[in-house]
Amino acid sequence: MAELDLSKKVADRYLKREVLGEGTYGVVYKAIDTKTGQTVAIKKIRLGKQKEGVNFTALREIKLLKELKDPNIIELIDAFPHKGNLHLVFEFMETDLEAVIRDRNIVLSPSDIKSYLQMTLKGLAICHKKWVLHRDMKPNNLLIGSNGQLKLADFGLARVFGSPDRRFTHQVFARWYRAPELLFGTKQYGPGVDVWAAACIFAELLLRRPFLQGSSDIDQLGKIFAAFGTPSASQWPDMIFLPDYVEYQHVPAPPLRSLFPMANVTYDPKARISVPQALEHRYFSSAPLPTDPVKLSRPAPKKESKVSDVISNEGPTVLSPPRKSRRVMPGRDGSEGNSLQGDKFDDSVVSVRQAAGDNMGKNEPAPMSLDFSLFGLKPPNRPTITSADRSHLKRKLDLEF
Ligand SMILES: Nc1ncnc2c1ncn2[C@@H]1O[C@H](COP(=O)(O)OP(=O)(O)OP(=O)(O)O)[C@@H](O)[C@H]1O
Repeated sequence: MAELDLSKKVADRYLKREVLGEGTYGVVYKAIDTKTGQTVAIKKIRLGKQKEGVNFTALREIKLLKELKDPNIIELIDAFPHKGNLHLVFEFMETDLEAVIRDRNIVLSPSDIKSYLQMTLKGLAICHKKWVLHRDMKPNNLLIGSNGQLKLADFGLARVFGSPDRRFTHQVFARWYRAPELLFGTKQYGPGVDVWAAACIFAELLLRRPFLQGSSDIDQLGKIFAAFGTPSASQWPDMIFLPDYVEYQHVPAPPLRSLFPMANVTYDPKARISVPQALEHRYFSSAPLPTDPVKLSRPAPKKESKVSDVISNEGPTVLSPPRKSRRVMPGRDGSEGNSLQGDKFDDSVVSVRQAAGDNMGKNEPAPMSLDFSLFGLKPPNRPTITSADRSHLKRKLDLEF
């Protein structure tokens, strides 16, 4: 493969090394930044076959991501088009949270879990403050550096390059972290989708396995409702108006405290705790305090294990074709190929409140004071970038091409 040629320089600056893996948007490889001597990870995003190519808005948003500098957000060092691909250059990270969770040699103490959750929320807080949603939070997108710092990766890529196509097999695990409003097809959604995912990751840190392993979107909702009870109209008034809403058989809320003694869950996206509120919770300020990141154990080599070995086939049965009033029976097997498949985002959420000791310190539901609805809008088609545009864009956007 020409791409692996060790002597190959990209954009006169980066010396390519080995391929690290392939994700939703393309291949990621290790490289050396000859300008700084730093090891970097370059994500090569395929654009050649896309009709739209890189559009101006995408580049503008990349510039925004470049400005998101924070200890808990992976640094986007550079971005440039090269041979029909867009290259995003990130700081190189040693491992990720998925590898930590799967490594049976690592003991995760309550303090360690608190530390990982705190770093995740801190990263999210900065992004939400800048009006950027992640939309694809999962343990393997939470990268960990040599100093133990956890950093959010792939932030905003879903918005820039479109939502990942869930039909690809390597994407199925993302479903496990999706908020119910997304699964019900909401068109408008807010930072609550990332809060939901963070709560699932919190549960996964405690359980050492993914908490809600749905095998389809319908099944995912069935698993959520089986865990927290089917939401009533009073708990989540807007639910029945969501585009892909289907009626689920009523399941009473089990005593969640038997599963997570420190957790409290409510159904209503508008009532879901915000990231800053979660960070203020006394869970983080009470003993045992979060572990200092440098003291966190890390897996020795780069991860090999993936969550594919733990996927569950249990799921609900769809008893009638996918329709608005379809009834789904959680707890039985079956159910693939329905209208909830694909990648639709909506705006309701189950309110997951991780609480320590009581029902989440600041207990009153916090209505969203910001209008995040713009995040749900798909950008219209725009002119694409050709090589002739590059110098103009460089001036306009201050990106290094
Ligand atoms: N900054 C980085 N430093 C080191 N390795 C990285 C970095 N970014 C990505 N990788 C590695 O490259 C591989 C592909 O990553 P990528 O983020 O494209 O996809 P993914 O997270 O595996 O899947 P998905 O696209 O579904 O999120 C993974 O093995 C990932 O750990």
